[in-house]
Amino acid sequence: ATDITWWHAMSGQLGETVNTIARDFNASQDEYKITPVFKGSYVETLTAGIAAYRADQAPNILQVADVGAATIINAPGVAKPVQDILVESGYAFNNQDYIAGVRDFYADSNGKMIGMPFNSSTPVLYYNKNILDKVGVDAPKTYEDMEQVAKKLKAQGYATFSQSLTPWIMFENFKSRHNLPVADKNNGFDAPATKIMINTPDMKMHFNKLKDWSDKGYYKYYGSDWNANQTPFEKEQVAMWMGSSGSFGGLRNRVDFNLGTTYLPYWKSINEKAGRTFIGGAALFAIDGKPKKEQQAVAAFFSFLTSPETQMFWHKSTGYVTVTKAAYQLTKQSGYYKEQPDAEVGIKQLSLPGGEWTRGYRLGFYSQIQEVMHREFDNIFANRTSVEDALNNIDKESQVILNRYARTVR
Ligand SMILES: O=P(O)(O)OC[C@H](O)CO
Repeated sequence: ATDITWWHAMSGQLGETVNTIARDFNASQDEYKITPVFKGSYVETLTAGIAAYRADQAPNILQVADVGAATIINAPGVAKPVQDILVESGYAFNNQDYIAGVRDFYADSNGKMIGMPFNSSTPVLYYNKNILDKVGVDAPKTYEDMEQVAKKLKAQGYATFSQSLTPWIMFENFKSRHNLPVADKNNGFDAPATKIMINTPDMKMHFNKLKDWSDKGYYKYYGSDWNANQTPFEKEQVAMWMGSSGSFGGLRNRVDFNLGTTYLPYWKSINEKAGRTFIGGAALFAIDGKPKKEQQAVAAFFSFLTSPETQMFWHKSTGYVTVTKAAYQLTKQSGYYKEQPDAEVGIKQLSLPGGEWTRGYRLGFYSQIQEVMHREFDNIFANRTSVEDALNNIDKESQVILNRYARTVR
């Protein structure tokens, strides 16, 4: 058999599901064998992939998150476009088979799909039905509702909500939900962006509200670590948590309370017709320059991975959305959403009406910008910086980072 390797960042229950998919692929035929290798966080996996590429030891398939999409898509010759690898190996490919939000994010500026969307997620609002029922409130649809719900929860001694990955939820997807731009140059799709839209009236209002809610004990900011924000929800220390739809499978198995899931809140005062969020999670990139037989193995695996059956298995096990329309239909027909309507929330949110600014973003060195955001958000909630100064600092530092990136792609 021809051996290929797949470097990924899926830990815990997600990693186990990845291993099952690889085992099923290997058992389904005897020409190719794939070996998945866990390489750490998304950033660690990308860093390892870049180092290995430079040393001519790259894996055949590298998982790269939304944050790193610009880095790999704009690096000439590194990734072989997924649609080329499939077609050259004799598989049919039609990007219209993929759901819209998924199709756009990992495509080049002409719409050609470069990465194979794999674990596609979107941020949603999880809530503790027991606590909300006890207090007699519904899960909030808007941040205006959230403020009212927070008062009632606080009166009964409950903190309202926390969220993981603040830049993802409170900046990138906040912008998409309200159909506002993330960056200039058409969110970075037309040319390297020079400015992100962080120092704007909507961000100032939102972060001032979050700070006010934090001071009142409604909102809990637990820093930049993902789990530090998710765990208090699991331990019923906060009533709600904003996190990834891809966390649904794990959460459902772990919590002792009735778990509810609904759309990410929005400000009615900013956009009454809030729409779809961005696709998050990651895509799989086929590293170019490998022997033809290995490229064929990658194509065979991608074909297996995107089959409706494999997609449905991945979706039901994890909460990451199905990336193709056929897989979504198959899942509906299976009756899964009748049993578990909460499992459909992510894909339904991604299918809400879109607008000019809901296609995604393409920002180079964006993980460095997220680090600046984390530092400044920490400063806001630790009373070290005002919201205005923090957003101003992010604005200035991100411009330096974006300009440095622009020089690398000229
Ligand atoms: O936790 P995930 O895999 O849904 O990813 C969340 C973000 O998109 C990562 O950048």
